[in-house]
Amino acid sequence: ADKPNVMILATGGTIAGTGATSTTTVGYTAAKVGVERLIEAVPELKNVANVKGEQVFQIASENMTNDHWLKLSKRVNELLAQRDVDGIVITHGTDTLEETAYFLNLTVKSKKPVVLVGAMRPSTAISADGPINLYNAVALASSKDAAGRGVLVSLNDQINAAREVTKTNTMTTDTFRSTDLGALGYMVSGKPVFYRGTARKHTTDSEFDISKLDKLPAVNVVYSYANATRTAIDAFVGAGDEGIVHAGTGNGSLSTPVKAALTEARKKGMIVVRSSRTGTGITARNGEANDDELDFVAADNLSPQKARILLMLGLTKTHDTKALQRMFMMY
Ligand SMILES: NC(=O)C[C@H](N)C(=O)O
Repeated sequence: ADKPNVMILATGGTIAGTGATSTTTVGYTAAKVGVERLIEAVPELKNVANVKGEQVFQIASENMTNDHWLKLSKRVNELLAQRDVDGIVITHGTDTLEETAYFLNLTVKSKKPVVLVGAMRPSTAISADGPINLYNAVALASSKDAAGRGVLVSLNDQINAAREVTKTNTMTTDTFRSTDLGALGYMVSGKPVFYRGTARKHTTDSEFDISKLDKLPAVNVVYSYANATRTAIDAFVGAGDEGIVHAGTGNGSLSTPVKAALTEARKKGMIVVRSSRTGTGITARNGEANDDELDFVAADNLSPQKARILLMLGLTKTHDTKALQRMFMMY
């Protein structure tokens, strides 16, 4: 009775996946097993918390949408406002887990722990990573040490910050890494050990409020490479998108046709964010392009997929590029 109350919100993914045999680790079906079965598979959970499960969605995370995020964030806020909920664990597919984590990092209005967890092997596999990951996530969400640190991601005995973590490997269980800045800490026999915190604003310090929104602004990502044409950019402009994130080469450099297309897009009112496809480092303002002149926004060290989330939330408040740039230096 004196244990913390942790809600497990299940959304699907490989952690809830099943394969044809115990050695099937690719080519399995995601999002098959319900939250009650996930909890039953780890009886040790009751040693650390009073857990309750809720099946919010049952999808593979490549099918996650803005609508799912709005619904999930509202539910998390509703639950964390209750006195009898001390922390939340969200089971999630790994493919877009970092995006959901960052969206929640900016829209959850509570200091109580929120931990996202997934697995790389389906629940039916030999040495499935789901059960130990779920145990660690519940232990982390039960810990007072995890409070006020923003949304956390825990797999493979590590704790990472939502803003900083990314999936780095298509197959292996050590796939989640904060490649630029490193992990926040480790889980050791069910206890978190923290070494640092994220310096950027999140949760209760965030200015974004989605409680009254049922839709987010249309923002897409366009990827650059040698010989890239402007066709995709023009298509997004034609579709009426409010913003675009350019996953640029190097330090967000713009090829001649891409620069021309983005310049025209901006003149038509679209907000342009320059980011990098490299995966680490800062896309510096006024570096590879003159953002002041072009009226573009630089993504700082956010990945293109996370820059998209911040731009969508930013556009719910302003279309002023200076204000948006300030947000990219803050969150
Ligand atoms: N490992 C996984 O969870 C991958 C799966 N495609 C998902 O994201 O739902």
